[in-house]
Amino acid sequence: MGKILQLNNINKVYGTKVKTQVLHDVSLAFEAASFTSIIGQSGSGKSTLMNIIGTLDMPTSGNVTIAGKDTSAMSKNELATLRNETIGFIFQFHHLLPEFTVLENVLMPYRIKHNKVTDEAMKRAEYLIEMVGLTKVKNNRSTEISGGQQQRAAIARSLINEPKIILGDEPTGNLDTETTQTIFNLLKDINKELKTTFILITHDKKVAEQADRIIEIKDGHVIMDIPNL
Ligand SMILES: Nc1ncnc2c1ncn2[C@@H]1O[C@H](COP(=O)(O)OP(=O)(O)OP(=O)(O)O)[C@@H](O)[C@H]1O
Repeated sequence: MGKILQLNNINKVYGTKVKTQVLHDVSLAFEAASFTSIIGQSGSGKSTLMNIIGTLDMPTSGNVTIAGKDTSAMSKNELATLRNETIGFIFQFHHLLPEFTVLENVLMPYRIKHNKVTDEAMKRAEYLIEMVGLTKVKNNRSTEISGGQQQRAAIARSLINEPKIILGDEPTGNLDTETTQTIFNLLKDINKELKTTFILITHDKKVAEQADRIIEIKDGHVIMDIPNL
């Protein structure tokens, strides 16, 4: 399989008067269908790196190539299109819409992208909901299910537009150990079944060790990058 994502000599500096360099010459390549964890202490630069990988933030220098396309010269609109078509995001806080049901929430990115919901999209939503084990509560409002179920709904939602890459910033951060494990197993199943590339930030070493590759960031430097055999 080829490289789905490449970071070349990424530097990130925040501030104009007082400058803080948060990332130092980070170069990383990710194979399609790989499963990677990124670990590091609070403030080490993980979220900054993830935002740059996801094109939500721009590096100060260096470039990001996604699915063979160099993103550095793209306009905001081009970036938004590439992002919508290629990347799914899972955050610690799921941002589900409270007035809508699980099914409606899962379908929302599709509806936004296509302005309609086809029978095929509906079938895919039902399939993803089944995959994350929420069929019984698919017509419940998102406020009427547990925290773990909400996070699973957010995972199904992140997959509705068939992204090649899923980026997770502490996707299990506010869940108990057992629910964390269930969700992690689910992500691994999705990785195997749908060949989705996963890059997950986690502060939990036990969780990180289940990935196929572990990258550690310290003070904005990659200090460890090992295959987890
Ligand atoms: N918008 C910003 N402006 C200035 N400094 C920032 C900004 N965002 C982050 N930083 C600084 O960059 C450094 C890295 O932050 P980042 O959020 O990437 O770390 P992190 O490893 O994700 O931390 P955590 O695990 O606590 O979320 C920190 O020192 C932070 O204060």
